[in-house]
Amino acid sequence: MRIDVVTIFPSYLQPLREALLGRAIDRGLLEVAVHDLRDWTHDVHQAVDDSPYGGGPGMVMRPQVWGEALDDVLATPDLPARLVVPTPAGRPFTQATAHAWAAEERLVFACGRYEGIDERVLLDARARGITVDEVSIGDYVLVGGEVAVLVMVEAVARLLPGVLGNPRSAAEDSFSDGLLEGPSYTRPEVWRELAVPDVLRGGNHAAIARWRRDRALERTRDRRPDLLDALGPDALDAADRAA
Ligand SMILES: N#Cc1c(-c2ccc3ccn(Cc4ccc(CN5CCOCC5)cc4)c3c2)n[nH]c1N
Repeated sequence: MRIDVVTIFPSYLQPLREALLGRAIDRGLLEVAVHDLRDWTHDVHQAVDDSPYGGGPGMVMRPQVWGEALDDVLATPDLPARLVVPTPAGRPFTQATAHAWAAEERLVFACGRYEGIDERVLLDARARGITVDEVSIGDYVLVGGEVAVLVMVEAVARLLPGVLGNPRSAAEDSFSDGLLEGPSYTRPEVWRELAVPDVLRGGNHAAIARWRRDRALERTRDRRPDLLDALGPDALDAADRAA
């Protein structure tokens, strides 16, 4: 997969080159290119924003600069791209989104700042046949799109074959069965007088699976009842309902 990110703060995306994702890049599983939006300005001040028509707080990012940048970055007809625009007004980015995007050959992320990007940039891209996804990573307000891109790239990249050391990890993700995952434990067996639950040390795999499912149901009921509601009527068996 090829990922391009256009931003006025390229250094914000440096974490993508660290640790697991950095190793995936080094191993050629992922290609990441970060572009400085200001490279497409032509004025001495390298202006990327201007006042909003109709008034209102803050500034809006200029269409001319974004238009030229995306013309160049998206100019790869042999590699169809999906343009992703993080925004507080976007559709929710979920694990299902991450799985769908993990099948894409190329993702181009446009990181806005200020109050966002002039709407005509997205209209123009769609008019040219480019798939444009306006997405939000959560119901809180950030200062720009860069942090959201870090979140989304990590969520997508970890699903790519070979990126995670243990492929079962992605298959057994939280949300993969619609539930939150339960608690995890490692050595020592007792720590600050707190013991690992006996069932996990007993070696009875069926009992361990049941215990983990029960803890996942308990945690999901407590923290994310909306996920339970979203599960179909057949998702929970009698043992689940008894848990
Ligand atoms: N993904 C994601 C995000 C973002 C996100 C993503 C991209 C950009 C680009 C600029 N910003 C700042 C910004 C703040 C507030 C507003 C709304 N304004 C409307 C008029 O009244 C003032 C407020 C718009 C833009 C961004 C924020 N925030 N939260 C998420 N989950």
